Amino acid sequence: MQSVSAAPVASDALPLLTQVYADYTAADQHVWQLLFDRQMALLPGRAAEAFLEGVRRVGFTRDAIPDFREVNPRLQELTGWELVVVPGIVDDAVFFQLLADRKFPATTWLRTLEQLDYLEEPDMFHDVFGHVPLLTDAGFADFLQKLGAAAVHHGQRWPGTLEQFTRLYWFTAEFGLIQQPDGLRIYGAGLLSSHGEVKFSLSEAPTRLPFTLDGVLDTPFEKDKFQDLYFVLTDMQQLPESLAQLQARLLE
Ligand SMILES: C[C@H](O)[C@H](O)[C@H]1CNc2nc(N)[nH]c(=O)c2N1
Ligand SMILES: N[C@@H](Cc1ccccc1)C(=O)O
Ligand SMILES: [Fe+2]
Repeated sequence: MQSVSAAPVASDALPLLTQVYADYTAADQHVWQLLFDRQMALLPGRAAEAFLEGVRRVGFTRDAIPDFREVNPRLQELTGWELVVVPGIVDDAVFFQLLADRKFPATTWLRTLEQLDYLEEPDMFHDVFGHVPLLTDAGFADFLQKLGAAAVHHGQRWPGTLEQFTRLYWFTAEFGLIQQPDGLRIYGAGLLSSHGEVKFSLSEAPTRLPFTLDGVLDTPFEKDKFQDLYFVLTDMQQLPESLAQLQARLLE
């Protein structure tokens, strides 16, 4: 089992870590297999086509926890992105700087059998299974890089603006839904890695609103429970458009 650290890591203290693949136990591999099987049985018809296509493109299987030494060359070739290992949540400024550099922070520890349905903080299943497939999509990968660069640019000058980028990230990359021609689908990684919240987000229980930049910027969020509100895109193009709109406003 790999180690866990709960406190946020600051920019000058980002440790150089690697995924020590040999440290994964048979129990870890079993948890991956269970998680992978459960999600892949649930997600067709519920996840966005771009995500399902990404799972195929990156080559994740039930057979083994992804080895970052294999994932990274593949991602690099497809969209220029790579995973970098972090111990846990990194602070927002560091997080956005990594995105700006086309580096996605990933933990290497895995949830236990008792936490299969939902976890309050990201683990490797979330970071890797949830995020990497869409990072193989050129349009989405580009959006995240630009979001990171814009957050760094504005956040350095006006730290108060960082929260706006955090909300845009949260309600899209983490908890976004999209109305495809054939139905309501999930593209947010925080949903895709959670069996419980996949079902909840598409059920009658939560509020779903059409995605607008103003709606997102006006909505605070909580990190450690199911969201009570989700924003629904009609087209992935709304992502770069909303980012451009936010940047234009901040320059006014
Ligand atoms: C930007 C936003 O606050 C978001 O929750 C960030 C914060 N720090 C993180 N740190 C890690 N390791 N992984 C993440 O997904 C995030 N998300
Ligand atoms: N709830 C997610 C993990 C997560 C927590 C907080 C933010 C984003 C993701 C899961 O179970 O996979
Ligand atoms: Fe995430």
